Amino acid sequence: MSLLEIKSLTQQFGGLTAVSEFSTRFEGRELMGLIGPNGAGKTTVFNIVSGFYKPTKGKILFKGKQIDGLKPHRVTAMGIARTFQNIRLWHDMTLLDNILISQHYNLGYNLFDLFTRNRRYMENEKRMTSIAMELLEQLNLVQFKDEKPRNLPYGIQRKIEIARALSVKPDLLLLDEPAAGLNSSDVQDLIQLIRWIHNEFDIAIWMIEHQMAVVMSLCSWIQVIDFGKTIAEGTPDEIQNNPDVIKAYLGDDNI
Ligand SMILES: Nc1ncnc2c1ncn2[C@@H]1O[C@H](COP(=O)(O)OP(=O)(O)OP(=O)(O)O)[C@@H](O)[C@H]1O
Repeated sequence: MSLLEIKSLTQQFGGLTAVSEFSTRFEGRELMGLIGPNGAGKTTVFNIVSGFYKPTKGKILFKGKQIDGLKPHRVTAMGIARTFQNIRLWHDMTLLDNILISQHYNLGYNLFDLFTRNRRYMENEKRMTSIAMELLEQLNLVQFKDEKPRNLPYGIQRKIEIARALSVKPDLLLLDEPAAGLNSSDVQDLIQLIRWIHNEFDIAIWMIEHQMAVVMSLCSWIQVIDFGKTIAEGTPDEIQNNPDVIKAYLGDDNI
């Protein structure tokens, strides 16, 4: 059984077809890339997979179960976590609380648990704090645990967002433009971090990224979309030399 199977996904917004008949498959723990020019439909694909949009058409199977149309927290609970193009953190909470809160949400406490702080609640709290602290140690973030994200450099904020996504122990991690806004030394750190996460956590990673150096050095398979349609897929070498891809990025005049 494939980890993720997407069949003929289509998303329309009024008269605009943002994604058209998009299909892909993760057999296991691959690290794959989704690239394409601005407005090609990449984030829309991630928004559908993570439950933010219900597709107009198509089917998504995750570990054999249909997930298209499920609410985001249900998708997360099934094992898909994501980061966003524009970092989304709670800037008035500490780094540690940012990580704990996403686990809370995932646990689905009821009001009774919260008010009574019963044994179930206390045990979960302990377990979640230990998971969060272990992650912070693994990602070299412990020194910032009591800081608020707004006071930290952008590169660290990116890392916090990734740590938060990992804290729910996903089988598939979606990274939406993780290198956006990073300087070149942070980009090198990010490449190493993603490679390390892929090996250490043994998870599948699907990445949208405009910085070709990042995609080409990390991904074993890359899919390219333009105007919502897949125009190419293959290994980094195949993609770099594909005339349709070059045309989509540079236009006819530059070839
Ligand atoms: N909620 C929405 N309502 C209407 N149109 C939308 C919505 N979300 C995306 N679109 C449109 O769908 C198209 C694809 O957008 P999307 O954000 O998926 O592209 P992208 O490939 O991620 O682009 P970028 O690389 O610039 O982030 C665009 O024309 C965008 O304006």
